[in-house]
Amino acid sequence: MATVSRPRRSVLYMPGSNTRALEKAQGLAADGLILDLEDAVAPDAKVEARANVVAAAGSYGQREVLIRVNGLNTAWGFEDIAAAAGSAAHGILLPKVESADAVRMAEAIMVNAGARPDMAIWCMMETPLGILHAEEIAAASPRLGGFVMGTSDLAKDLHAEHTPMRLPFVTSLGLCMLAARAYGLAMLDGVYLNLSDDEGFKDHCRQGREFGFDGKTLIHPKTIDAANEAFAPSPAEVEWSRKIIDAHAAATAEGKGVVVVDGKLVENLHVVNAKRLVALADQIEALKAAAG
Ligand SMILES: CC(C)(COP(=O)(O)OP(=O)(O)OC[C@H]1O[C@@H](n2cnc3c(N)ncnc32)[C@H](O)[C@@H]1OP(=O)(O)O)[C@@H](O)C(=O)NCCC(=O)NCCSC(=O)C[C@H](O)C(=O)O
Ligand SMILES: [Mg+2]
Repeated sequence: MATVSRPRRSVLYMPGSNTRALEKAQGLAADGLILDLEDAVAPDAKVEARANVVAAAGSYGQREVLIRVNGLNTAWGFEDIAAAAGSAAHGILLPKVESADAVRMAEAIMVNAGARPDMAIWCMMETPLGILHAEEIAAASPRLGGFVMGTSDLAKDLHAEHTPMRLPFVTSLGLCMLAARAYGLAMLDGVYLNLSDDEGFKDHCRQGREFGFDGKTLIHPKTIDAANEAFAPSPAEVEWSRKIIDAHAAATAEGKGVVVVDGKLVENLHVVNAKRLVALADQIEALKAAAG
């Protein structure tokens, strides 16, 4: 499994053709970056963008770096994958994935181009067929790192509307979430397109966290802090988690399987989740320390 446990609260897209954005991202507090060769790059700029992102991929310190390539049904897909495979990126993000075969084809190109064994494959989940095949895609390769929801393309194909509660997307998000978690993959929510609606963005982040997403994909640096806050365990959650871990350990030492803490029943399953949250909080602190 290529998925490494790490914070992925905020993952910022930037067009590979925008050298100012590629440079600016070196100083941004996003947990991850998607250097885009696909939809954000005009056809005439694709080849230059490919060179830009390969050159830039190793310059982002602790941040996780993915290169989003063009599809294999385009003039650029094959060369994008081969070039990204030789870069310092942590992974390659495939657009509009609809089958396990699509993943395996990309993997064969990566391997042939000399990709490191730990280079991950991530999949954009953004077409009806892709969503229906979420499980076979999740299981397609040990290199699978995670799913990124492409809610803009999905809205187009479903003829759906973006609404505050996102009811038109619940089935698609849920199917992908089930497949991702069943196969131990990371899960990133789609972008919020209205850059002038800060409250709407925060609501989407809150809802994304309730769904179980690890974080949100972003299109502008101004949204990084809100995403980082929304997808991090709050101080109260960390405090509660540490409390029940200690209480359960003490109960276990006395031969008990359950314990009541502040009136709430605590079993091992709660401790497993509490340990995940504490580990995430520790990783976030470590990232902050590394950033200085
Ligand atoms: C949306 C933008 C085009 C706005 O750009 P701009 O007008 O330059 O914004 P600002 O003037 O407010 O920028 C302020 C500074 O921040 C830098 N900046 C802006 N955006 C980024 C970014 N994404 N990454 C890094 N840095 C960024 C500017 O350079 C300014 O810096 P400075 O010079 O120091 O002042 C732009 O934000 C943008 O292009 N965003 C990304 C769009 C994108 O990548 N879209 C594709 C991904 S979304 C998608 O495909 C969805 C999915 O597939 C689906 O189907 O759902
Ligand atoms: Mg898309």
